Amino acid sequence: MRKYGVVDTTFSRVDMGSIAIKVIRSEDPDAEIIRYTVPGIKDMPVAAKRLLDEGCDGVITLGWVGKTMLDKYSYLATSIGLIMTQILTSRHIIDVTVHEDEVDDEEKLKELAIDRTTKHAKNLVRLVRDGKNALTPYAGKGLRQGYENAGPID
Ligand SMILES: Cc1nc2c(=O)[nH]c(=O)nc-2n(C[C@H](O)[C@H](O)[C@H](O)CO)c1C
Repeated sequence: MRKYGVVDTTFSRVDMGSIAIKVIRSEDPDAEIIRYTVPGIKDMPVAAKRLLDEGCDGVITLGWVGKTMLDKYSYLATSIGLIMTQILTSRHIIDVTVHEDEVDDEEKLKELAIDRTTKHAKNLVRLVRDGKNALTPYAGKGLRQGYENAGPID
């Protein structure tokens, strides 16, 4: 049976973990989902690794990056950790990140977080359940997560 990992943080200002679980459950109803909540983004690589070690086929991480330079450096470190974990485990970790300064308006930030989480949770299911060509029909289509799609250049 397929197993998905969901890693989220208490730092985040939107409960993206619950959204991701709802989407994965509706896309792949028979799958098992394991949630692991950590304090902040720098704690996510080891959480993702532990879920993969426990048998998850893929993981989605849901990070929230604050507005300061220190927050941004923390994300850079996190991103490197997540990429290293993917290479070491040969498993996908879909790194969903909301940067608090992407938009000024809090309602819009929440909408962005929901949209990005939803679209990437679907991407994770496609990659894990359907394999490496599942996204090929969408290649070059200028898809965006958190925003309107940019669309292809004809
Ligand atoms: C500076 C900083 N910024 C963020 C952030 O923008 N987002 C986030 O989720 N967590 C941040 N943290 C906390 C660290 O990721 C981590 O939780 C602590 O250093 C404890 O290991 C820190 C320390």
